This record gives sequence, structure tokens and C-alpha cells, in this order.
Amino acid sequence: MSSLLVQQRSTAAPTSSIRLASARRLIVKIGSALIGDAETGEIRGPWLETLIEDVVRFFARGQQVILVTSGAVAVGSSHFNHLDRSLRVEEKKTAAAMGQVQIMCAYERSFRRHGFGVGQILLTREDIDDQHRRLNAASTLHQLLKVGAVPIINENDTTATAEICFGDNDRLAARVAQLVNADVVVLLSNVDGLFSENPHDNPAARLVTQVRCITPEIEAMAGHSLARHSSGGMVTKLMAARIATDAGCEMIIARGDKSYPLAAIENGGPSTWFFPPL
Ligand SMILES: Nc1ncnc2c1ncn2[C@@H]1O[C@H](COP(=O)(O)OP(=O)(O)O)[C@@H](O)[C@H]1O
Ligand SMILES: N[C@@H](CCC(=O)OP(=O)(O)O)C(=O)O
Repeated sequence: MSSLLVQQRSTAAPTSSIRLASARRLIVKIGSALIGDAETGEIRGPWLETLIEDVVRFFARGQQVILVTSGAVAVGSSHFNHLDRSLRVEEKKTAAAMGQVQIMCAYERSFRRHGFGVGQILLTREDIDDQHRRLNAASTLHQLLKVGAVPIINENDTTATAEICFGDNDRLAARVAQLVNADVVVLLSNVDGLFSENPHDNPAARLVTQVRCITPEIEAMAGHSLARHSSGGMVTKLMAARIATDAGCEMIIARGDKSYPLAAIENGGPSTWFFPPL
């Protein structure tokens, strides 16, 4: 791998802090494994509270944050624990319908403690592809921010079919960034960032800290996910990076499962930054 692509963690620290603090509008995407406990599917309430404290701190500095959250299926699947097999499509949709209420209640309760309201927006790819629907979604997002409410987006898993679904919230987050001219997309995941190969397959894989061009060499590093309720692995994260950076937006992949995940990035924790083409 080119040495240009792999840089030391220490050089990223001040940059991450300044870059995140100077973003006017950020999209923060939360992967399924962060919000729902992998075993029980229960919402990781104490962790969520620390994420919300991070987000509230960003708003206090005059920044705007839009959340894109996964986890409806992971959390709602606990209602199907009696089935000793993976869920069928219609069961997943049902799990999503139930889990979505649970995760939104948790977000709402947590933000309310800090004096913030929330607004739920459920989208499919059609909603973003169609100009009228896209403009309606954008208008609602802007209005929510205007009244000081935090927009919380997920894919509309109930109505999405194979033809019209994103299937993963990585690309949805990037398309939302494009829609609202965000400066940075943060994908909070279960790994430190993009590695030279899947670190679960090879513990010696190296973290790529900066990507300035998504070359075939970079694409070849990305594999799929083994996690039960996750969708795209690194493959869809790279697709998201292409969408975001082509729209002039920076993108970060970082591990989000520890407390205060955004502060961790600002403090120079490991991550991969993708930059728009020069
Ligand atoms: N090159 C790679 N670098 C890092 N992770 C990789 C890579 N290739 C595949 N993966 C897998 O992608 C997973 C992250 O994607 P995913 O499980 O879909 O997360 P999320 O639920 O946050 O979207 C990692 O846990 C890892 O198993
Ligand atoms: N819309 C689905 C999320 C699908 C998805 O992208 O999951 P993930 O790969 O964990 O971000 C849900 O809420 O369960």
C-alpha cells in the first residue's frame, strides 16, 4: 500500500479537532451495532446518552447536526427471539416497525433532557431520487433545524422494496449530506475506520487514516460485514464516501461504540478521513 495512504495517528489529532469544530453542518450516522446490544437487542441507553451529550455540545457551538440512525431491525428483532432462525423479509419489516418506535423514544427522551425536540424522517431511495419528494424532505430538514429540533433519519424499512431501497444507511447518510450541503459526514461504526483488509480476518491489517482519492486499490480493501443486523460493511461506506466527497463534503469513518464517540474523534482517536477531490 502506498505510504501516502497510511499516516500516523498522532498527525491526525489536531486536524480532526479543528475540522470537526469548524464544520457548519454535520451528518452523524449511527450503525446498528452501536445502538442495539448485539445479544439482547436492547437499546444501549447509557452509551446513547453520551452520544447525545456530544451532539448537544456541537449545537451549543453553533453547529447543526442531523442524525441518520440504523438499529430499528436490530432492536425490534427481540420481539422474534422465539424463532430460532434468521428473519424473513416480512418479519424484518415488522421488527423495523416496532424497533423504530423504541429507538425514537430513546432519542426523544435523551434530547428532551437537554431541552431539544426531535423530528423523525423516514426515507426511501425514491424519496431522494424524485425531485419533488427530495425538495419536500430538504424543506422539512431545514425547518426542523430552524426551530431547534434535531432531525433523525432512517430508511423507511416498511415500504422499501428491493428496487427502491438504499439497503444501507451509509449511502442514505451521504445522500442526505448532498441534499443539505453538509460539510462533514461521520459514520460511527464498529471498527476504527478503513483497514488495508478486514481486521476481523487479519489482525495485522493497517488503518488507512486519510483517503484523497478512492482508487481501485482502496476499493479492493473493502469487504462486507459479518455483524448480524448490519448491512453493507466497508463496501457501502466507500460508496457513501464517493457520494459525499463528489458533493464537496468530507467523510469520516470511526469506531463509535465507546462513550462520547464524537469527542473521541476530536481528541485524535483513530479514524479514516475522506477528502473531496481537489
Ligand atoms: N477493509 C475493511 N476495513 C474495516 N472493516 C472492514 C473492512 N472490510 C470489511 N469490513 C467489515 O465492515 C464492518 C463494518 O461495517 P458494518 O458492520 O456494516 O457496520 P455498521 O453497522 O456500522 O454500518 C467491520 O466490522 C468489518 O467486519
Ligand atoms: N434501516 C435499517 C438499518 C440498515 C443499515 O444500514 O444498518 P447498518 O449497516 O448497521 O448501518 C435499520 O434501522 O435496522
